[in-house]
Amino acid sequence: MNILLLGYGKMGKIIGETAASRGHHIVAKINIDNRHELDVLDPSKIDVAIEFSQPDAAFDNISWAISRGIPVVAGTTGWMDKKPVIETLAKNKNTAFFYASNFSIGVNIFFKVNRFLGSLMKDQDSYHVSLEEIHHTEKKDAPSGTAITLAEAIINEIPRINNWTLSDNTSENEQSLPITSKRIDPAPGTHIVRYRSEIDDIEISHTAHNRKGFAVGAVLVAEWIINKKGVLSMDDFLSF
Ligand SMILES: NC(=O)C1=CN([C@@H]2O[C@H](COP(=O)(O)OP(=O)(O)OC[C@H]3O[C@@H](n4cnc5c(N)ncnc54)[C@H](O)[C@@H]3O)[C@@H](O)[C@H]2O)C=CC1
Ligand SMILES: O=C(O)C1=N[C@H](C(=O)O)C[C@H](O)C1
Repeated sequence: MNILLLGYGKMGKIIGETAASRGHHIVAKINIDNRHELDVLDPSKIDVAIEFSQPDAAFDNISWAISRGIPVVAGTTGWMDKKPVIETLAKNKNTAFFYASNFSIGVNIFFKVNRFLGSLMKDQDSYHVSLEEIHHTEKKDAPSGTAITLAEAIINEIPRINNWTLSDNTSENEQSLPITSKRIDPAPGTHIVRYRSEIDDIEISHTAHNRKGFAVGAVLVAEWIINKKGVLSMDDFLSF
C-alpha cells in the first residue's frame, strides 16, 4: 500500500515505522516546512493518507487529500468544529474519511466500559462525575480529543449532565461535567473517569505507556479503509 503521511512529528514517525514493518511504502512525509512537496505528488499513486499534524493544520491537509479522491485516516484532535465540512466533501468526492480521537484498541475498550458505567450511574444522583486527562507538555489542544469522546458518552447516558467544561473545579455545577487537563512530561496519554459520593468513589482509568497502540491502530485502519467510501469511525472498524 502507498501511504502519504500528513504530519511527521511524534505520531507520523511511529506510524511510518509501523507501516514499513507491515510492508507498506511511504510516498512522502509532509511537515510544516516541506508542504510544497505536495505539489509534485501524483494522487493516483497514493492509496491512503494518514493525517497526524496539529489542530490548525488538519483541515487543510485533509481537504487537500479528500479533494483529490484520496481516502484519509485522521487522528489530529482539536479541529472538530470543521469536521462536518470534511464529511460533506468526502461524500461529494466519493472517497473515505475516517476520524478517531483515539486509535488504540485499549482506549476503545475503555470507551465501551465508560459507556456501560455511565448507563449504570444514570439514576445515581448522589455521585458527582468528573474527568481528568494527563498528556505531555507539547500537546496543543485541551481537553484531549479522547476526553471529549468520553464526556460525550457520559452526557449521552446520564440525563442530569448537559455539557462538559474545561475546569479544575470538580464540583462547581452539577449539570456540567468538569474536565481537568494536566500537562506533565512524558505522559503519552492518561484518562480517568471519577464518580464521587459522600459514601464512596468509583474510578476507571486508561494509561498509555507509549504511542505504539495509536500507531498500530491507525495503520490497521488504513489497511481496512481501502476500497471503502463515506464517513467511517471506530464503530465501523471494530468487531466489539
Ligand atoms: N487519534 C489518536 O489516536 C492520536 C491523536 N494524536 C493527535 O495527533 C496530532 C499529532 O500528534 P504528535 O505527532 O504527537 O504531534 P507533534 O507535535 O509531534 O507533530 C505534529 C507535526 O505536524 C507538523 N505540522 C504542522 N503543521 C503542518 C502542516 N501544515 N502540514 C503538515 N504537517 C504539519 C509539525 O511540523 C509536526 O512535525 C495531535 O493533534 C495529537 O493530539 C496523537 C496521538 C494519538
Ligand atoms: O496529543 C496526544 O499525544 C494525544 N492525543 C489524542 C487526544 O487528544 O485524545 C490521543 C492520545 O491521548 C494522545
